[in-house]
Amino acid sequence: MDFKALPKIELHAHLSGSIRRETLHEVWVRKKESGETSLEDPLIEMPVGKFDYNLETFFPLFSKYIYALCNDISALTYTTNAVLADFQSDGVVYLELRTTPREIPSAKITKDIYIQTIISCISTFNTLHNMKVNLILSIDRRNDAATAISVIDLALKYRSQGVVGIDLCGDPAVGDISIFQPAFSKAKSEGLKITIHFAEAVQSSTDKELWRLLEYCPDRIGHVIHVPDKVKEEIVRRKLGLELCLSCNVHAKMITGTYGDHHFGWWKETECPIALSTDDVGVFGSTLSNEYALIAEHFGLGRKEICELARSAIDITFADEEEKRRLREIMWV
Ligand SMILES: CNc1ncnc2c1ncn2[C@@H]1O[C@H](COP(=O)(O)O)[C@@H](O)[C@H]1O
Repeated sequence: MDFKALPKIELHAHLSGSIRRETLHEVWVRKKESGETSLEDPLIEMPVGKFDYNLETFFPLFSKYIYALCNDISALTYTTNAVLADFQSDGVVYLELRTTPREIPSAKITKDIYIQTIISCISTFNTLHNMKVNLILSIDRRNDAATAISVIDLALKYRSQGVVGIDLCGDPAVGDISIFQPAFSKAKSEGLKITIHFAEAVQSSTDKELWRLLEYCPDRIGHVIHVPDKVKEEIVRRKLGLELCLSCNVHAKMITGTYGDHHFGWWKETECPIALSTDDVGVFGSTLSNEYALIAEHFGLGRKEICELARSAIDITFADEEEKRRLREIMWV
């Protein structure tokens, strides 16, 4: 089966984590030539073929390196356009990209300007290409309650320009998610869609945290790894949409074992729709077409089941009905 040609939906992709290291290298070369950076070459910092980032080494990669390189309008625009082009050339037909609003004082970039820059790339892309893109804004677990509310306000401000929902992400080892109740309550009452990183690591999988997150009424949940039985029952009862990321979980050793041991095998027997997703293709190196190939190989899925899996993401997109209709027409049966 040609997994690249298979029309696919990507619902869990972090913008900064989706930038290929070759793209980062191109940004670095330009900055190096103009004396704007003293950072190490991305191809040395993140050697080609190195994907074994774990949760301890993964998060600092952003705060200490990628953000320091993607720190002006030109780098943001260049890398965002490259990420969009990469997903399109992999056969993605609908993408929900997510990003954490970030201010960059050294370049006089406010969170507003950051979002406007990304939205401008997306809207130009949407007019020119078949792949349609919407944006999700992320709250980072390290944020305080006021920052979380400001993410909701930004999402509302830019809703008419393609912001469709809110995400909760960031290092699962840090933060107290109970402080985000007012933010999620506001998002919900304003009709924004909600997706949440859920039971991603043992530390973030206490009963207390998971039941609290379910109280925020997410429309989808991501990763869904260390889930106690009672919580699983509730997820299945709600038929929540699941964003499952195979290679990321294997490379980062977030699961025990390897591809065939992934919890995809358990969830696929439930009525929860699944959106197979890449998470951070720039870091973990596995494109969405490769994720489908891995699933087919390790779970013995044939063409019909793979097409059904790809289509099962349609109903859990945060897209409008017109876009869902388009997807039902173009996605393989
Ligand atoms: C293991 N998977 C993951 N779990 C939790 N959070 C993740 C993540 N992968 C990425 N991020 C979150 O996304 C940010 C980078 O993209 P943006 O700057 O927002 O575009 C990271 O800093 C982290 O907070």
